[in-house]
Amino acid sequence: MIKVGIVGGTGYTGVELLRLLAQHPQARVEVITSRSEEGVKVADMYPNLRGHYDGLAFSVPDATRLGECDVVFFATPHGVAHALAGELLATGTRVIDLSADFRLQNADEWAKWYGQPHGAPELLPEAVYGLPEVNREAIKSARLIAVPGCYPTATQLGFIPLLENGLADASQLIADCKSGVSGAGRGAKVGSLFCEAGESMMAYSVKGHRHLPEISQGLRRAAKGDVGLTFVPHLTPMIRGIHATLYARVADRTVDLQKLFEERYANEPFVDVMPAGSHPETRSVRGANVCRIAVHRPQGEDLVVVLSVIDNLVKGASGQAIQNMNILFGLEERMGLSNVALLP
Ligand SMILES: NC(=O)C1=CN([C@@H]2O[C@H](COP(=O)(O)OP(=O)(O)OC[C@H]3O[C@@H](n4cnc5c(N)ncnc54)[C@H](OP(=O)(O)O)[C@@H]3O)[C@@H](O)[C@H]2O)C=CC1
Ligand SMILES: CC(=O)N[C@@H](CCC(=O)OP(=O)(O)O)C(=O)O
Repeated sequence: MIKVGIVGGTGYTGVELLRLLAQHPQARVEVITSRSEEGVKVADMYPNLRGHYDGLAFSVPDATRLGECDVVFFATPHGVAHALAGELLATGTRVIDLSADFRLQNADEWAKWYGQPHGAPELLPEAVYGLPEVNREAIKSARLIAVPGCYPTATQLGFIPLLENGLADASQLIADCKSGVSGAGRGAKVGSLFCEAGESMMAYSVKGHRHLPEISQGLRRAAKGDVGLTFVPHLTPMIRGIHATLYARVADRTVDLQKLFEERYANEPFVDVMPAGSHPETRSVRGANVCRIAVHRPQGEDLVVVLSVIDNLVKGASGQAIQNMNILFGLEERMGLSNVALLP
């Protein structure tokens, strides 16, 4: 049994880790932290978990207790893993960070986008970007894994087959992305109130969102060169889900794009290339650790449109984190994870 610790157990990604790990045959949550709910039993706060975590209560983050775990997930705002990861790694505990703390390889770039100095630049060289579809081998031997963000997961998986094969004009990529409100976390914010976000839709951070450097970093790697990306996120009136509509110029009209995508993801358990002409819906991935993709070429155009959907809390965060844990501990990658969504 893998002994698991979770820092930030009361937030949306923390409770999603608990929900998914409740079904995991090889992992047991031993420590779950919250500064605000110390002493409260998990099942008293989350009745959906009754019968799974009897006796487990929230405790304040404590490096000694966390250091007794085999792996610690950080489901916390940025900056928290910076402060604790080094100490845990020194005790032999592996760290899987759902926040953005170790996603960017350049500490100065991180500081620019996150508005504070990077708290652990000495750990960056060993941090592995936890997108299994591109980094599976490195994940196997990692000590510190940076789980990709939600927009970056949907966007990279959609663009990668075009860029890896040098088919798209990498200087003109557009990612038009929509997110459910749970992407903003559980903390009370006026913009997340039902009266504000419940029946309305808006673009935000058009001038530059902190996921832009993360996505660009991943796409540069796929393209083996510079990329020019326009990324516009939107807040939409749904609870879960990311819908990415991706645009790329592909001059070669002879290439069979459907075949290209199917072959790229043929061995990927959590990427589903849908039949030609499909329009994936966010509800087809709700609660599931899967990215569903469809590729389109509008008639007579150089333009290719890729549609990519995930559940931000599952393939966009906690499910992907568990997928990383499975790879890291040599378990079957699908263990405890499902690609079956909750409909309606
Ligand atoms: N929501 C999403 O769709 C996604 C989120 N992420 C990332 O995952 C991380 C968690 O997101 P989410 O679950 O939405 O966030 P929430 O705001 O819902 O939860 C944050 C959690 O962190 C704890 N926490 C806050 N500050 C500290 C601190 N200084 N030290 C220790 N614990 C702290 C909180 O508990 P308490 O205050 O009780 O200690 C709470 O449990 C973030 O970095 C986010 O960017 C990544 C992908 C998708
Ligand atoms: C709808 C919404 O607000 N989404 C968040 C992104 C989701 C997220 O948590 O991203 P990180 O993991 O990189 O922090 C945002 O735009 O900031």
